[in-house]
Amino acid sequence: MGASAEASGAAPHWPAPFAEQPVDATVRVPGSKSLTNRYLVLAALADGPSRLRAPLHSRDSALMIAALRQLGADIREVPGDGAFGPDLEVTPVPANSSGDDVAIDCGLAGTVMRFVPPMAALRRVATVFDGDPHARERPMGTIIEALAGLGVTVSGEDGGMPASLPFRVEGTGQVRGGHLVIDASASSQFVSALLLVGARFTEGLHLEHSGSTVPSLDHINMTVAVLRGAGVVVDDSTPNHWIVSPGPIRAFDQRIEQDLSNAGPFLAAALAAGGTVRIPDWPEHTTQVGDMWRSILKDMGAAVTLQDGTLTVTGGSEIKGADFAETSELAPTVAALCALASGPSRLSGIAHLRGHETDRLAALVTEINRLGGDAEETADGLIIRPSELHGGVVHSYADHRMATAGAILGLAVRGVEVQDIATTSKTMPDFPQLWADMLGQRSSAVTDTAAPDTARANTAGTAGGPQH
Ligand SMILES: O=C(O)C1=C[C@@H](OP(=O)(O)O)[C@@H](O)[C@H](O)C1
Ligand SMILES: C=C(OP(=O)(O)O)C(=O)O
Repeated sequence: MGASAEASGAAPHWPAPFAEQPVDATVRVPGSKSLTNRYLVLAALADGPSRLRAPLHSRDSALMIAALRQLGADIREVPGDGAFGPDLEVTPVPANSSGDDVAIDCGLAGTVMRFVPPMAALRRVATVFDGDPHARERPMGTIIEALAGLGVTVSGEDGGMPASLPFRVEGTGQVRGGHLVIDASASSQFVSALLLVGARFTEGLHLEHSGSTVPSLDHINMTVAVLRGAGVVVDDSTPNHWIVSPGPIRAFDQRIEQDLSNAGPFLAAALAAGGTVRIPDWPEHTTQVGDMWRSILKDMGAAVTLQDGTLTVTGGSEIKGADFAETSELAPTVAALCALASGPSRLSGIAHLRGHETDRLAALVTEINRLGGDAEETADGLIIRPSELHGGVVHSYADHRMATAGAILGLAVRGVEVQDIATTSKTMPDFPQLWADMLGQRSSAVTDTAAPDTARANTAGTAGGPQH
């Protein structure tokens, strides 16, 4: 395994476990990245100390914590009851604060590179932002133009107006706010970033989107919900307009839901390997896009129930192809399942995935086809047709969701290796262990009957289905 990787000094490829038997597991996943980083931002802007219970501890949350500390927030780990690490206590950034110029590393975290620059404008010092090599490719122009529109000077390395990282924000201490028109068609995070800080602008913020569709609307709704939870008045009654009234952001004590998007690969295992996966503590009401798993996996042939707070997914006799619109950050996981399906699938409304951790549409087509699949890019998504898959190396492009997509494929196809599995640490550092634990949990009852093993034989030869 991974001989050439070892020779070059890179970490060896991760041999994706093949499911010799159906899975039968109860899985818990760490806290939501999107909720953790929103609550961290709000806590840093709030009117007193706040506490996050059972937050995510991963690269993206560590980058956010480091960024907020650079802005002057005091963030401490305190013992909590979460299974994945301590709670966090946050003392906010002092209002109108000054100090030395600071540099912030955004890594590859969209939430850090989009949410933190508008906060830096509220300090009376300069803040320089940069990130991983690919972070410089991610769309940032809208945030930079928005800051300029709000009267904040942003300059690139050559002193001119930049279109991407790296750049320098000259904090003005106060931002007047008011009506601001942006084009958020490349990322919902542009809207979320400005809404999160809008209550701290002197006149609040009337944000208007003008352009083609805003993607990932669920994530904007999440932002509006967390703001309202902290006492901020937000009017989102007119499509493409968000009005945030000026006022304090109330300090809070908040438990973070588990990451339902990251629950996806584990739930998908019930289809890829056959068998059953249960996730306890599935929220009854949530703003997380990952709640869509309930309908997505049903459409793909699984039996899905939510009872007494536990989501249970049982794979059917085949994985069905289907059409899915606007799957947002769930798309790589959905695409992996589509590559194992017995019929064709179309994913649409995800053109903006080209600006994610990598160009996800290109990456998914390349990696699925590398294993013998039949995937094709469209203007706004993917078409994936049935095809018999074989083993090979799935490249992860520093993208946690490409790495977990490789793991899903590996359950059903012998000889899959994932290059740079460690990149899952962006949002789920324990992924390899959690995956091994899930596969180690098979009960003898399920192993003995092994029904999906034989049932899947129908699809294996013709459709790239699980090759047991
Ligand atoms: O605000 C957020 O927490 C996120 C918004 C979405 O971004 P895009 O709108 O760029 O897809 C999503 O894909 C990302 O994983 C997290
Ligand atoms: C797009 C994603 O991340 P980011 O927050 O870096 O945009 C993602 O996690 O799928």
